[in-house]
Amino acid sequence: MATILVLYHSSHGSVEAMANEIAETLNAQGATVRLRTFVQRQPHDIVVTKQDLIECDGLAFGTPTRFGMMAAQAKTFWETTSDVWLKGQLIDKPACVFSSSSSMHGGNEATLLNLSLPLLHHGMVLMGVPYDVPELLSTESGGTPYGATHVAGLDNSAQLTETEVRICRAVATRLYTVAKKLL
Ligand SMILES: Cc1cc2nc3c(=O)[nH]c(=O)nc-3n(C[C@H](O)[C@H](O)[C@H](O)COP(=O)(O)O)c2cc1C
Repeated sequence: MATILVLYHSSHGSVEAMANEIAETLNAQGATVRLRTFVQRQPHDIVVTKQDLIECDGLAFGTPTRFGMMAAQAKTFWETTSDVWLKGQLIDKPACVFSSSSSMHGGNEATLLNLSLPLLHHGMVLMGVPYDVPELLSTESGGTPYGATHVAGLDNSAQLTETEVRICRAVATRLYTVAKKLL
């Protein structure tokens, strides 16, 4: 059994909905899941510690798209992890990234690449979404080869589509499969 850290920030609930889909898929497959946020926004939030990173066997990391980049709350946390980086404690752990944006072409792919950068610096094994996930070709909203995305609309009212949910489930399944192989 592998421990997967699902680590996210969400202000309006879209990234949280994606994190919950990923966590539920992992739970259903028998993973030990740690669902963590960067800051305490809601009573049920559990704020991440560096120990969560060190102890996980795989990471799913998501934030909203903020001007084509990760949310500041996440960047602030990653900037506290240089001791973990110096010790190489995340090297060879598999990881994937996910994001939500207001608009379809508003920079969510750029954000996924931005989310990937600290993970690559830490030596993690970055995983995208392969094209054997058929929804990648049929989606009319979120879903990219760099990771799962959701298009929330200007008022954040759009729920995850069935296609977006399936892509979240596919990345969670792939992450857990690879994490177990790398144990
Ligand atoms: C400061 C700020 C910057 C944003 N930048 C973008 C952007 O570049 N492109 C975009 O499509 N949406 C942008 N948004 C909208 C969020 O990405 C969008 O509302 C997202 O779905 C929120 O996710 P959440 O519900 O998990 O908070 C921005 C929102 C804020 C507050």
